[in-house]
Amino acid sequence: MNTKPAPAPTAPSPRTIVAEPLTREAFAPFGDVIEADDAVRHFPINGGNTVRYHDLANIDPGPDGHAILSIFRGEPRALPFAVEMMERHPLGSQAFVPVSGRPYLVVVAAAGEAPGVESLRVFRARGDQGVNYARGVWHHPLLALGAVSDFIVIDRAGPGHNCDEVTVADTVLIDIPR
Ligand SMILES: NC(=O)N[C@@H](O)C(=O)O
Ligand code: NI
Repeated sequence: MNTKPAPAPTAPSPRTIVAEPLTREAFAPFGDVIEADDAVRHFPINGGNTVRYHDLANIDPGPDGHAILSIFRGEPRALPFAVEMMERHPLGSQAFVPVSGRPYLVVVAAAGEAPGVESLRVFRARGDQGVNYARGVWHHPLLALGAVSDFIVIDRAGPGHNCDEVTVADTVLIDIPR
C-alpha cells in the first residue's frame, strides 16, 4: 500500500501581464497620450521655425484646484514587477511626460470601483510618449525603467484629499515583452 503522503498543494504561480505598446486609441478610456507623432492638431509657428503640437491633453485641476508642474525623478523598477496597489486622484488629472528619453511602464484601470487584477491594463510607453491620467482613473505610481529617469508632472494642487490608494487583492506581475 502506498503510504507516501500526498504532495503539498503548490501555490498557484502569480499571473504575469505583459505590457502592450502605448497607443492613443488603446489608452483613450484612461486619458490622453502626449506625443508629437500623429498628433491631431499641429501647425507651424514662429515664422515656420517651430511646429506647435497643440492641446495634447485635458489638464483638469477640478473646479477648486489649480494646475502645477513638478519634476519626478524615478528610480528604475526591477522586472517582473509585482503590482500590489493602485491609486487614483479623484479631484484632478495627472500627466507624466518623460524627459530622460527612456521607456517606462503604465498600469491603469478605469475610474470607478477599486480595480481587480482582471481589469488592469499594462502599457509600455516609449521615451517620447507622455500620459495624462483623467480624473479618477486608477493607476500605479511611477514605474521608471532602466535608469533613474525624470518626468515632468502636471497635476492638481488645491483643497481636499486627492489620492485614494487600494490594495490589489491577487498578486500580479507585470513585465515587458521578452
Ligand atoms: N504621489 C504622487 O504624487 N505620485 C503619484 O500620484 C504617481 O502617480 O506617481
Ligand atoms: Ni498618481
